[in-house]
Amino acid sequence: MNAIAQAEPSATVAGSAPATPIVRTRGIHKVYGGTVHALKDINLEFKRGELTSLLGPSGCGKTTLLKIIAGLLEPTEGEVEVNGKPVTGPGPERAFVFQDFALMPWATVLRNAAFGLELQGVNRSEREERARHYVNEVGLSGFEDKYPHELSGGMRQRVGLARALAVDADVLLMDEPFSAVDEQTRRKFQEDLIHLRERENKTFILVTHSIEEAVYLSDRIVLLSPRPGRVGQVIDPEIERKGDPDAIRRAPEYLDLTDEIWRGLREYVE
Ligand SMILES: Nc1ncnc2c1ncn2[C@@H]1O[C@H](COP(=O)(O)OP(=O)(O)OP(=O)(O)O)[C@@H](O)[C@H]1O
Repeated sequence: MNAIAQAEPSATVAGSAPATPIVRTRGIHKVYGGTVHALKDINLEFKRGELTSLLGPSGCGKTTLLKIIAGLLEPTEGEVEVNGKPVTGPGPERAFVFQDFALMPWATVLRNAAFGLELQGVNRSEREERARHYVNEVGLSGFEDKYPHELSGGMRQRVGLARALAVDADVLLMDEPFSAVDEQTRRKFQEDLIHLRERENKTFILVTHSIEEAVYLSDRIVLLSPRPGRVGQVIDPEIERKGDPDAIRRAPEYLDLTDEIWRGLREYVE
């Protein structure tokens, strides 16, 4: 059974494992330019070590919420706390993986992966060692000296992820991390992300348009309503992910939940 909680977002969802919240949003509102009310009263808790997807119709404020959590954007009202401290801007405990990967075209994979550490002033040998470890971790071993133009979209995306992992942030914020790659790459990367998350014990918050992806990957799905984005539902998919990835996609609980979410979202697009 999947636990679906109706719009009591700060409440702990029934059936979820007890874990400490690492990120909290309290009463977040965002109004752009005094007129566009993008987010309304977002109260959420993100537990340490969990992967949460932000899902909802186009324009409901998913990216806005992610950027507010990242400290890249200020809320109009409300606040974000990370490890109990209010967020006033970007911080080392959060790493943002950009949709367009934000790689430097003139730098090698290794240097791109080490870039966050370079910004932090970590010395060259240490940052290269750490970057090498994460380039390997994301499956790019042997590509350290290549340049972004020599890589496929999926590989570039992995470099972006290696960069975020290398700074050893507690929270990885990913804006549609799989949107720019083909279906096969997307599936493979989703599988790899599940394994990576198990190994690294990081907290992932990702924005997605894909119901299937959210159900496949997430410990928790936050469904946002159309603008102004509010928390419509918090869903806790209880999917056993240890087995064959293709079997998971055929499992009745996976199919039932994707269908249930679609039925909920469908009214927004009709
Ligand atoms: N800088 C901005 N100035 C004015 N309005 C903005 C700005 N950024 C976003 N918006 C508006 O705020 C709303 C939420 O945008 P946001 O990009 O957060 O939504 P989203 O759910 O991520 O959308 P999508 O799924 O299409 O990527 C949209 O209506 C968008 O047009």
